[in-house]
Amino acid sequence: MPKFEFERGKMVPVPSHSIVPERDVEQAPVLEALHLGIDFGGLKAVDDFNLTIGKTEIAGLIGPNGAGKTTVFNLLTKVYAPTRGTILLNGNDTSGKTVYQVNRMGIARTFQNIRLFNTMTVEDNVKVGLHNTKAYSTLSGILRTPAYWRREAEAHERAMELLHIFGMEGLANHQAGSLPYGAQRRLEIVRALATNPSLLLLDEPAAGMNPSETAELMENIVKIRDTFNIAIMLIEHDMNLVMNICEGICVLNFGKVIAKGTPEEIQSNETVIEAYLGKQKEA
Ligand SMILES: Nc1ncnc2c1ncn2[C@@H]1O[C@H](COP(=O)(O)OP(=O)(O)OP(=O)(O)O)[C@@H](O)[C@H]1O
Repeated sequence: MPKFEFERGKMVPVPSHSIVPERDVEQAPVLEALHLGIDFGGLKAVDDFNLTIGKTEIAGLIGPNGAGKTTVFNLLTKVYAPTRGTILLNGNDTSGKTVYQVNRMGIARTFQNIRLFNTMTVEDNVKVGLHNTKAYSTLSGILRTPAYWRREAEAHERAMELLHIFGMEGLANHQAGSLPYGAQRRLEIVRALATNPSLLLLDEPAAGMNPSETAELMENIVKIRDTFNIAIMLIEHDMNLVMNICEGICVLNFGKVIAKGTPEEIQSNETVIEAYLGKQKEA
């Protein structure tokens, strides 16, 4: 039986290069990037980027330094407005949306360089994410009404549940900036999850982690997908992590997709080996 997937809301046969996992193909994808591109002056930093991500897929975006990976994340999250192309999130066009609006539509991210509120507590960092999902009346906050305290109690409970994913609830009152590096990375993921995304983007989540932290992170990424039933797309230079947990991998080089496929397909793809893995072997 031919596989089917959605394109602009219509069922179409899955092209042979599709990497959406079997279990997701009959559900509308979480993300469709269609002919996406951005120019910086004369530089086509990303060009004709097409990608479909399944509802519960763990996808990898890899490529050599400067290939355009973070720029793709910046396009998906509306840090940059695309020069060309369309992004559909859960079938909804995100054209003209702001960073905040697209977050409320279901996309959350972490950054290559950790961006926590260092002087705030761990719990308050998570609450910043939670508050993104709720409309708070400034007046009820100022007047400290019963409704305000009820929402605060709910936020505390939810923050603790989320911190529990990484066993971090005991650190709730610590200052975020005082945490060890690995814990700060984990906290950034928790804060992103607090915004209740359907697609979580992780920009080099294993950067700076030691091998045992990376192994634990790999387990936790899969656990997050399974617990929240969401899609996760990650940029990562740690090939062991990518090849072990990503179901579909997209490879960029000089702003263009040079390959898409399963980890097995990517590892044996000559163009990828030449452009990326080959270079790594030489290094
Ligand atoms: N705001 C910008 N203005 C001008 N050029 C930019 C801007 N952002 C990115 N670029 C350029 O676009 C290209 C892609 O950069 P990007 O950071 O997306 O690559 P990357 O694949 O994430 O690299 P790395 O693995 O090193 O993080 C690079 O040539 C970069 O210099």
